[in-house]
Amino acid sequence: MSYSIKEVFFSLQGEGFHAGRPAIFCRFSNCNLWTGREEDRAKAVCQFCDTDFIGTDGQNGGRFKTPKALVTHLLQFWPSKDVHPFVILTGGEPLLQVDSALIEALHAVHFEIALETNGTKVAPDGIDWICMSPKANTDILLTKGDELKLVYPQPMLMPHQVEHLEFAYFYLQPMADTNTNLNQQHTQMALDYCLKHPQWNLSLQTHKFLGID
Ligand SMILES: C[S@@+](CC[C@H](N)C(=O)[O-])C[C@H]1O[C@@H](n2cnc3c(N)ncnc32)[C@H](O)[C@@H]1O
Ligand SMILES: Nc1nc2[nH]cc(C(=O)O)c2c(=O)[nH]1
Ligand code: SF4
Ligand SMILES: [Mg+2]
Repeated sequence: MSYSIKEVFFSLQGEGFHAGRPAIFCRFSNCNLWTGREEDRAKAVCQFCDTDFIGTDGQNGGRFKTPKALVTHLLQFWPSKDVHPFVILTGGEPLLQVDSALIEALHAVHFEIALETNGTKVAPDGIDWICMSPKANTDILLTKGDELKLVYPQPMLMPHQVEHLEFAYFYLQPMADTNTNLNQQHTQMALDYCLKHPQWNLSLQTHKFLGID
């Protein structure tokens, strides 16, 4: 198995439970819910994606032939010898490529591993933190984990439809749009929902207003 990686960067987790925590981001190429091409967006299952995940041409991206080659590449972005490294596997959809061999190779050099996934694939064992972000009109196969982060509003996937799943924390993340008026409306709607339904917490995409990756 080789791995196609769009980009790798060191930043702060911007969203959800670990917001503010330094992490290496490993963005896998490709997704099963959108081709990533603008001309296909309107017919995609997931139409609101804010991410470029096509190809391997991003910062520090590339093709890695073995788990070890990818792990060695990732490790160079961690700035400390004293604090164990933290990686966020994202994409695109990382579970199209993440396998047990990669999880073992990451753990062998003491990585703590977090995952951002759309929940349409099952995850290999051993991932330390699973954040599942369900999408309307998909079959959710990954029904257990640490954090469920629902982009809101999705009229065809309301919070009550996923709030019974086995996750420790539930977040609503306002849907970001290129239209800033809509952004404000979505944030207000998510905030109102959390105040009425306190199982839900608000997740803001803090990296966007901090102006970091
Ligand atoms: C780009 S996705 C990659 C991981 C995986 N494919 C997924 O959807 O969870 C990373 C996170 O960004 C969220 N996201 C994508 N587009 C968004 C948008 N327009 N507004 C808010 N969150 C968004 C996703 O729901 C997910 O939680
Ligand atoms: N800072 C920062 N935090 C993030 N959390 C999830 C992200 C993602 O695209 O998966 C992301 C991202 O792209 N940047
Ligand atoms: S599932 Fe994730 S990566 Fe795929 S299009 Fe949707 S938000 Fe983007
Ligand atoms: Mg992002």
